[in-house]
Amino acid sequence: MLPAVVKLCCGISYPHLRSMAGLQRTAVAVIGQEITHLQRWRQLQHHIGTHFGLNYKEPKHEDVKPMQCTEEQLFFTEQGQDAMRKALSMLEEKDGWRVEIAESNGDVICSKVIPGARRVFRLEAVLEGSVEELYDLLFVRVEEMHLWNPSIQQIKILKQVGPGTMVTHEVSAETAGNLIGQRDFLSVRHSYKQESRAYLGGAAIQLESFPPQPGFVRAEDGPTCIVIQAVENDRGKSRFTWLLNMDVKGWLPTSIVNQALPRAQLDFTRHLRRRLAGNATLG
Ligand SMILES: CC(C)CCC[C@@H](C)[C@H]1CC[C@H]2[C@@H]3CC=C4C[C@@H](O)CC[C@]4(C)[C@H]3CC[C@]12C
Repeated sequence: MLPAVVKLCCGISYPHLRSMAGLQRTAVAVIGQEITHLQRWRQLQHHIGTHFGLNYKEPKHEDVKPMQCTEEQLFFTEQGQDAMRKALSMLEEKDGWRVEIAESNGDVICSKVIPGARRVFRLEAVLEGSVEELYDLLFVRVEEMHLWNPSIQQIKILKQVGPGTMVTHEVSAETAGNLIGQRDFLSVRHSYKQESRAYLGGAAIQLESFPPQPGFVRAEDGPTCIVIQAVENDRGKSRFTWLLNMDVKGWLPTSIVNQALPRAQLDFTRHLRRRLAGNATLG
């Protein structure tokens, strides 16, 4: 219905648009982008709904991007959404996963080679935390992650692009067990939260204003995503699914990288569990 109305309006206004100039023209272009954007949102929501068996509810108005958007905001939001869409479709692929690690506590990591790309890792775990709590720890308070996760040296939000999207710079820690060494990442992170689930997507981006730092190897994370779903009869617990898709860069044998990545996922989950239990400082 909406597209039909828009087309009709475009038809009626075409002669006027042709005679427009300057700011008026820019305004019309922005409205056009906004409409395309709304359509993308719908597609993404449909996608999430179909493939994760969601009872998808129309987002509240503030969940949809506000009308006054700069081109930069649109750019980052679209990159974030795109990453999330790509990562979700990787997670959906049913075939070709091989079990890498199955822990006695039920955590499982599977991996799969994405045609024409690298091996990606999918961790599945049940955590003792609500969707809200996990969203808060992993997205809202992402800058505090180094306080409970020794694999991370620092995370900085460089740009907050609306409530659900941000540009971040991450530096991994130089820890003894880390065969890969320290890396830094520049990413766009995008989230979408409903009452009983949350999606955190992300991908590496390049910004002239933030080139790789001397002395650091810049790795590329993503398209990646984390899906957090409330456990049916126990809202205090969540199903945690994390697709790790990382190009660590540098000169390293693939076999070393493919051992280190699932290990990094297990470490991350261990620290997250400890944080949820409230004793992050006990070492
Ligand atoms: C093996 C070496 C190279 C890297 C080890 C550290 C890895 C596991 C760290 C470094 C940066 C980290 C990411 C930094 C930021 C976020 C955004 C947040 O919303 C979800 C977690 C997520 C996605 C982290 C996942 C773990 C991560 C990828």
